[in-house]
Amino acid sequence: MSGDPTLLVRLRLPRAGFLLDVDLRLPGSGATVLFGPSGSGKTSILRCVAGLERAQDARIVVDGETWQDDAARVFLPTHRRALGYVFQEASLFAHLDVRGNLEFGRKRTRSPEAARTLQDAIELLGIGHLLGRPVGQLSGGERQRVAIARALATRPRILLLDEPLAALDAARRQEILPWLEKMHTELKLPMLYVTHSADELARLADHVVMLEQGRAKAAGPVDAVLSSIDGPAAAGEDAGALVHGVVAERSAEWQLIRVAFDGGNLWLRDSGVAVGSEVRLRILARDVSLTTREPADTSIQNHFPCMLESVAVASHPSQVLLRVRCGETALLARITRRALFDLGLETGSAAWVQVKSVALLS
Ligand SMILES: Nc1ncnc2c1ncn2[C@@H]1O[C@H](COP(=O)(O)OP(=O)(O)OP(=O)(O)O)[C@@H](O)[C@H]1O
Repeated sequence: MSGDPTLLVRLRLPRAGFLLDVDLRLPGSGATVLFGPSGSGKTSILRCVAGLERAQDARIVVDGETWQDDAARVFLPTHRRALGYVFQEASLFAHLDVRGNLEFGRKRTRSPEAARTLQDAIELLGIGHLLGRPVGQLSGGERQRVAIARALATRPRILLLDEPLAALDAARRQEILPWLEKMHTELKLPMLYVTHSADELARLADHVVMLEQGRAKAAGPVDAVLSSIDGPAAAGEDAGALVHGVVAERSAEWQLIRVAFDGGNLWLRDSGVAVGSEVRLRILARDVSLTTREPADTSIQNHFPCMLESVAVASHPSQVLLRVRCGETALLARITRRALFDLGLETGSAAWVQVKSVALLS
């Protein structure tokens, strides 16, 4: 597990159909995504961290401060926990304008830096032009940005976000995601982010906890969890790896950009990202194939050498899921069991991967 282990969440809580039972040591900065199907206990964990629900046998430590420790009979009420909570639907005060809503949040803290913090939050979320607007005249995405700024203005030690994009349509979601990414890049603040969207997971997470029926089925840095072939992320159509790279070159002639990563280069459609930008790419297992020799005369131009690291049976027995290593980067490939047999590949074999499609996430 990476990062400072300054966020501890241990709790047990009986739910309708199961016992929520987790013991998480999470990094003290960056975004930890709680990911899992509906009803797996994600919101319940946030509510316990916030002190809105009282778990048993719990120990919750945030930024070195104990918020709950049942063994020591410590339980801080919600108002004494320095947290920002952002819900699915922004709960703004309808009788106040945007400025009034932001000031309301700020009144909870009397610190001398509070005005600066509020100004920083306004700039970070890009809502300076909305300050005099009645909240009834905001779009869904703008409402959420105001709600997040209001949470940040209280100078929290942790930000809890419960499916903050789920109530928005696809276009609004795409509009607000870059603001969340910016916040994530610029703030040291730890965030617990609940979602069941694979796209939000891939774009925002540093760390991930995969929940199922109240248990953490996998937890760790997002790259490692997504490229594991036997974890819960490997099941299903959208199994795939995350690749971190840098835009190294732009070809005006072909309208392509070259992303260099530790293990090779990928040419992608030019979406206007500046040369030098750090980007995240998502490569689905179903878009990766293998060859034993360097491919030639193929329309799939993204190919590079790799080493076969491990093999698992995929959800259908005709198929296998392979984890291959290209430099420091792990990719997943899903091919038929027969293809694996015909190619004569086994763990440790050198091969070539061909990548048919890549999604640029940021
Ligand atoms: N107060 C409660 N008492 C008992 N069970 C509850 C209570 N609140 C929720 N539950 C149940 O606990 C389970 C977990 O709910 P929770 O809201 O934490 O899941 P979730 O993963 O956040 O789901 P979703 O993605 O749908 O929001 C669900 O089965 C839910 O019906």
